[in-house]
Amino acid sequence: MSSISRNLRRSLAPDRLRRLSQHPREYVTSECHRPVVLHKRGPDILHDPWFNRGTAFSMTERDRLGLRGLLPPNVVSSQQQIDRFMLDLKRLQRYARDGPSDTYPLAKWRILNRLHDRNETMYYKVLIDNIEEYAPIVYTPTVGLVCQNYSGLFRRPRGMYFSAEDRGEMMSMVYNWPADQVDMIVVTDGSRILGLGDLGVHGIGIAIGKLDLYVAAAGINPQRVLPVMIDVGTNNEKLLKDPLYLGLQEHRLEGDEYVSVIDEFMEAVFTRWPNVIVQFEDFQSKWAFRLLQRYRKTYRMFNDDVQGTAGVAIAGLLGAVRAQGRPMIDFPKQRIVVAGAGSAGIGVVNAASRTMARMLGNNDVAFESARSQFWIVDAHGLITEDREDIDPDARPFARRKSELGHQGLSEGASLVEVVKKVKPDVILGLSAVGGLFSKEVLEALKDSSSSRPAIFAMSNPTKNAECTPGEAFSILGEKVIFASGSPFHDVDLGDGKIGHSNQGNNMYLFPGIGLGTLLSGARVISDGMLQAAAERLASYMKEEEVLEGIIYPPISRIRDITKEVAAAVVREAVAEDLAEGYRDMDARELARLSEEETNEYVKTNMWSPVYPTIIYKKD
Ligand SMILES: NC(=O)c1ccc[n+]([C@@H]2O[C@H](COP(=O)([O-])OP(=O)(O)OC[C@H]3O[C@@H](n4cnc5c(N)ncnc54)[C@H](O)[C@@H]3O)[C@@H](O)[C@H]2O)c1
Ligand SMILES: O=C(O)C[C@H](O)C(=O)O
Ligand SMILES: [Mg+2]
Repeated sequence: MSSISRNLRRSLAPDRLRRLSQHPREYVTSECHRPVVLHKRGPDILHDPWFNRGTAFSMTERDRLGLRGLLPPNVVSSQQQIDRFMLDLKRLQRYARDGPSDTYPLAKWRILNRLHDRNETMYYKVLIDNIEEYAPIVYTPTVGLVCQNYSGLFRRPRGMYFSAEDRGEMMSMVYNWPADQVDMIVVTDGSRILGLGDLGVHGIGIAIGKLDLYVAAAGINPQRVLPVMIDVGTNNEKLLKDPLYLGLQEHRLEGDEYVSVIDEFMEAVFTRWPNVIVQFEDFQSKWAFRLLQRYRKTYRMFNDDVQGTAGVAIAGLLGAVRAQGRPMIDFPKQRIVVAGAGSAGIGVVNAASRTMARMLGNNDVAFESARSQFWIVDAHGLITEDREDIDPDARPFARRKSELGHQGLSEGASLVEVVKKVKPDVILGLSAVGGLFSKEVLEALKDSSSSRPAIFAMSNPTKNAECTPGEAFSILGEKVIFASGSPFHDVDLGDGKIGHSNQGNNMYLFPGIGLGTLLSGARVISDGMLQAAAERLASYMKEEEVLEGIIYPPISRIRDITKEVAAAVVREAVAEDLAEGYRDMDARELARLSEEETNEYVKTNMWSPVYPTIIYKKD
């Protein structure tokens, strides 16, 4: 009972308290620490990455599980095991940061992937304990390189593949997956992987990388995650001709045919696992929005590129306001130029303008005022009402004719022209065009009306960043606030000064959104839950950090941030009456938890990489 806090004890009904004191593990222990009953022994266990412990199996375990003689005799501790592995990995010491240096990051990924294939507990321990070093390998930017080279790297399958050939079969094939419980699915159709375009079936790597962060940051049990690729073909001509390509070599399905495949997939997974959460990842924009609208009211799902990115951007934008020494409530005064009008760019403008409008009173005037703070530039220049065939998702943010004259701007104005005329506080890139924030654009930003202009070069992977921190600080000086989607090193500005390079990546939100949804038992993911997640991230940074230009936390704190974000999502789900509870924590009990207790509830339900006790039972 010792690990159940006093507050929690006070808040629980007597019958539940009694149960808890008799069976404290029911609440305080995530089930990863419970003994696992297996119906297999010997080599079958050594070949099962979920349960394999390798040379760390003790002698008594070796006897109980029929392993004696199948391993070298020296029993090592899990730490010695990791030390041995790290020695091998460190031979390839070189960061995957600051540019695409192909060989070493890929070699590191290979070594880590092999560990993932044979011992998951150890893999996640290595990842969690060294997240700063290996997130850039299993996630952005190296994961992009992995997807680009997937046919050569492919060894063992991971996750599930649903293809256009499987139409009519999905409801049964979903039962081929070995786990009876799945908490989190990340699904992609491979049509827009990072800023690398259509990578077809090889895009599965991004779903795997995102789920690695779900395990490492959110403590989702790795036996309950499922990466999914929906292969509806590819429009990548190179892959269509490549004899080594692993996917369907036909053009992508379009229109109703495409939607019916995704519908069938959603029905199948929610039939087998009614409580699963599905994260849509790296779908090309035209489908990202449509599928989100189609499913978000009926299924537990969200789109990370649209909604996760928006939340992370809002948190960063609020940080940039604070870094100017102004209160967050001044956010609606910021003038923001956004380069990129895809799922990510429009997602950000939509959510950021709603945040501004809420601060201004949430009425029509507030919305109009918020809208007028954004200038969106896409591949054809500034988007205005004069644009022919304007994308319906961008239409609400097209600059009005009436505004253009006095700003000296017109339809299709170039980014540099817009920056010169608008003198924005912020330029934010989600264009997938590396170097778009050219010297000219950065020079133009010198005339910003802000005391501390902010640059968000959010496109991934590294080579697609709109500019580097080195470029930003050298042109704009130490006052500029810089964030990028992929990691860069801080910049040494001389005289002991540092130009902070923040990583503005949706990884700071999606794990917490997923975990909070899971633990609240909310049936859908509301705008309020997403907003609560963003606000928690924004408030996570301390005043002195923000004033130094640090607007996002270092990735080494991602597990703590994720816990906080998840707790905020749980509380919001409760407040909106969406929470239905999780396992033996029902909605009523959830509603009674204080803030501190909610944090504790989240923390205790996070999986951590500890070898379970294995008990063998015959079938
Ligand atoms: N940091 C993050 O957390 C994060 C999250 C999501 C997406 N992203 C990145 O954002 C990028 C875009 O993603 P998306 O889904 O919106 O892609 P998309 O292809 O749908 O959109 C790209 C947009 O950029 C515009 N564009 C192209 N060339 C341009 C130019 N020269 N000037 C201005 N705009 C130009 C296009 O017209 C389009 O509107 C990708 O690189 C992706 O990796 C980053
Ligand atoms: O995957 C990332 O690193 C962020 C984002 O989801 C993207 O598509 O670029
Ligand atoms: Mg993405």
